[in-house]
Order: sequence, then structure tokens, then C-alpha cells
Amino acid sequence: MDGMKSPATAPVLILLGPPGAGKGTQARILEEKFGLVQLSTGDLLRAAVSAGTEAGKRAKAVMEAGDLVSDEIVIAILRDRLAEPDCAKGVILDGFPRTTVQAEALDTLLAESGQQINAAISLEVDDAEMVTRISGRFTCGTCGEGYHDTFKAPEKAGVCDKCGGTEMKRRADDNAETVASRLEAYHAQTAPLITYYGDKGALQRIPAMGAIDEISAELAKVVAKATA
Ligand SMILES: Nc1ncnc2c1ncn2[C@@H]1O[C@H](COP(=O)(O)OP(=O)(O)O)[C@@H](O)[C@H]1O
Repeated sequence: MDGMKSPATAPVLILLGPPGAGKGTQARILEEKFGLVQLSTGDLLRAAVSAGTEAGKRAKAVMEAGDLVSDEIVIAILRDRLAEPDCAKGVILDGFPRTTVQAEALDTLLAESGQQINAAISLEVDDAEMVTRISGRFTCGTCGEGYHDTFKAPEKAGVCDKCGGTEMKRRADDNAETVASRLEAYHAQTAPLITYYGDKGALQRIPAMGAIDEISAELAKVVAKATA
């Protein structure tokens, strides 16, 4: 029929990288720049734990140990979230997939609605830096929004950058012992996805050891190209 086009599919981007690589920070920047929705399975799981849902109860101890929550739970949570109307704008997946089983489930899920991923972007950093970064990060217990990083701004230790509050809290799993397990889980279970997406021709690598705005500028170029 004249003028009939197949509907444009919404962008689907994946951010890959170890804990502390800056996936969450960069996903929030991309959300604003490109009008996309950030989907963080870590945030969704923490919300399930706080709400005390069945999935949350099963996930709590696993997360505190720095291990990966079962594929079954995470895939179910992600599937439900993706079905919400705001995701029609396009999504940035932050922290998902983290295993090959999850990557395959995502491909199947997207194929059901005629979609596929635009790019899997790997934020490349080294492990030693990750431990330092994670042990220095705090969020604000007063406004819940502010963020403070003792590593980047030691002079402002303990003070929220948004509201000036002084009740800074560390995430339950941001301690040296758990961080080591999270890095181990990353190398054993998630790093193979770099090859998975490389083989599909969907992988983009970005050096991510520098300043947040330099990395986000690089990332924006890659995203603009992948979603054009
Ligand atoms: N896709 C996933 N599969 C399995 N477990 C997950 C997944 N996403 C998050 N988690 C769980 O939530 C924890 C926190 O994840 P996240 O907030 O992404 O932080 P980080 O990337 O800093 O480790 C992980 O250590 C893991 O236990």
C-alpha cells in the first residue's frame, strides 16, 4: 500500500562493563540526551528487595554475597519492565544481560516484537581502579538523589552534592569483600558477552578510565550512529 512503512523500531542499547565502570552514570546521561529509558536490573532487584516481593526475598542474600541472581528471576523482572509503555521510546540496558542465557533470552524477547539490539557498548576499565571507585561511592540518605565519590572529590567527603545533607550511605554490596566476588562473577559470566556481541557485529568498545563527560561524549557519538 502507498505510504505504508513498517513501524520504526525503538532503539535497544546495551551497556557492558564490570561493576563500577560507570554504566549507571552514563545510562542516566544517555537517557536525557536521547530520550531513552534506562533499565537497570540492579535497581529493579534492589526495589524488589525493599518491597519484599518473592523475587526480592530470593535475591537478597545472593546480592549481598556479590553473586549473580538466577537467570530465571532476572529475565522475568526484565520482561515485565520491558512490557511497560514508557519502554516504547527505546531503552538502555544497564546490568543486563550478564550471562549468555540472559543474552539469548533478550534476543528471543526482542524478536517477538520485531526488534533487535542496536549496539552492545563495552565500557573498558581495569579491575584495580574498580575497587577504588566502588569503595569511595556513597548516595545521599536524605534526598536519595545526590551522589558523592570520595575518590574524585576527597575534600567534600560525607556531603551530598545535591542537597548538602550529611547522611551519606554506602550500598549494602559496596564493600571490599563483595566487590571482589562481583568482579569475579563479571569475568567468569559476563565478560564472555563481549565475544557474543562481537560475533554478531554489534559490539562497540569505549575506553572508560577518563572523566565522565569525556566518556559520555564518546558514548553519544557511538549511540547517535547506532540509532541513526
Ligand atoms: N542481569 C543480572 N543477572 C544477575 N544478577 C544481577 C543482574 N543485574 C543485577 N544483578 C544483581 O544485583 C547486584 C548489583 O548489580 P548492579 O546494581 O548492576 O551493580 P554493579 O554493576 O555495580 O555490580 C549484582 O551484584 C547481582 O547480584
